[in-house]
Amino acid sequence: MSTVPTGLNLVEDRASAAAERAIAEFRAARPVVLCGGDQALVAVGVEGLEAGLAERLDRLAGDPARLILPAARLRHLGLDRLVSGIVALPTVDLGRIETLALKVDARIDAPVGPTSTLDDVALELAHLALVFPAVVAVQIDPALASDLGVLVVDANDVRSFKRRKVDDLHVVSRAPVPLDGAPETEFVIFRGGEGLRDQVAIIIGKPDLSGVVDVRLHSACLTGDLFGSLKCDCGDQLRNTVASMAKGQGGILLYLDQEGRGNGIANKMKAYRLQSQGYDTYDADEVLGFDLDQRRFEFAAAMLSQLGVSSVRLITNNPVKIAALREAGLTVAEQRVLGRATAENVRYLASKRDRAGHKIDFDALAAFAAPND
Ligand SMILES: Nc1nc2c(ncn2[C@@H]2O[C@H](COP(=O)(O)OP(=O)(O)OP(=O)(O)O)[C@@H](O)[C@H]2O)c(=O)[nH]1
Ligand SMILES: [Zn+2]
Repeated sequence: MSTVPTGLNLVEDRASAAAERAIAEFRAARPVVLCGGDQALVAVGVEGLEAGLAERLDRLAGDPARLILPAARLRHLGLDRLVSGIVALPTVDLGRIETLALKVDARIDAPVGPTSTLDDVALELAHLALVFPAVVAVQIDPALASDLGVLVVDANDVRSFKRRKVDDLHVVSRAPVPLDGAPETEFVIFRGGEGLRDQVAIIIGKPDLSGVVDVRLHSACLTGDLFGSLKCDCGDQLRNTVASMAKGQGGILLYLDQEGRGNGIANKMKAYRLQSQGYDTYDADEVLGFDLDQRRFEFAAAMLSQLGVSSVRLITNNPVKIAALREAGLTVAEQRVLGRATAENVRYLASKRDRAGHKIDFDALAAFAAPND
């Protein structure tokens, strides 16, 4: 039988491994213990909280448990607030938690305190795990952390996770995939970056990578890209971009795992449900506790750099994408993207223009839809 040398650890990047395990636990609705300094916090997403766990957390709580809520949710509850906060939970009362975290017509019912670093890391974990952004937490004696049967993780490993993922980004495979209307296309698959899956660069035609390359950063939209949802313009933008790159000098489309502006498909559907009750796209997200846009694009810039691109003509109406690539050191010229205006998406497009500064030109959209009129 072989023996294990003292100190041998088969996982090289222990910090990333710890964060990825914590993300998996949170997604599976199980609590984790976050440790930092001389503090420890048991944290669980509100979606994962059922009566049995609530009762066990109650038995654990020396200090009162707390509900950690993001700034957007606190604003919806009636506070003028730009940072996250905590509400004390004298008992882990599922009804009250559901009201404060999820109900549309709820109002704040108790004082809101400042979050600790560990509280903010717990919210970051919910964000990374693409679960609902509200967390129930109980402060515990760090000496007890390993006795609870849950994963114990260093909060710093979670906090630095996104940065490390960008540094880790690497190509795992690539192959030609001829597309309808763009027969000379190659898919290049990257692992790392944001999101929970792989990121995809689609190289259309043979762009001159040493010159100015036509590039689109396209955030995943299952409903629009694949099923032609009328609620947004994503599917049309995707296909129009591929077609125009194939007809022109070629280009690169980055298909990014950022469904629902980075909130995940489940939270996007919660937002769509609110939109069907009258909220616009940003207000619906705010009711749920999300700020205007959760996406970051540093890893998209890193993908382009790894492909050898340093100068782009960025096909977008979104000023944040332009700023992010410039910030990352790329030279960026701008090109507007056209989708399709429908009765169902016109409010969505107007909100993007009026509230997030997207450069959407309705006259150009109309002319594009009916070129012969
Ligand atoms: N949260 C939320 N996400 C939405 C909604 N409608 C569409 N999305 C998501 O919004 C994102 C749109 O991404 P992009 O196509 O890259 O577009 P953009 O940021 O609007 O910028 P452009 O480059 O100008 O198209 C996708 O991730 C969609 O899934 C919505 O109502 N709520
Ligand atoms: Zn869409």
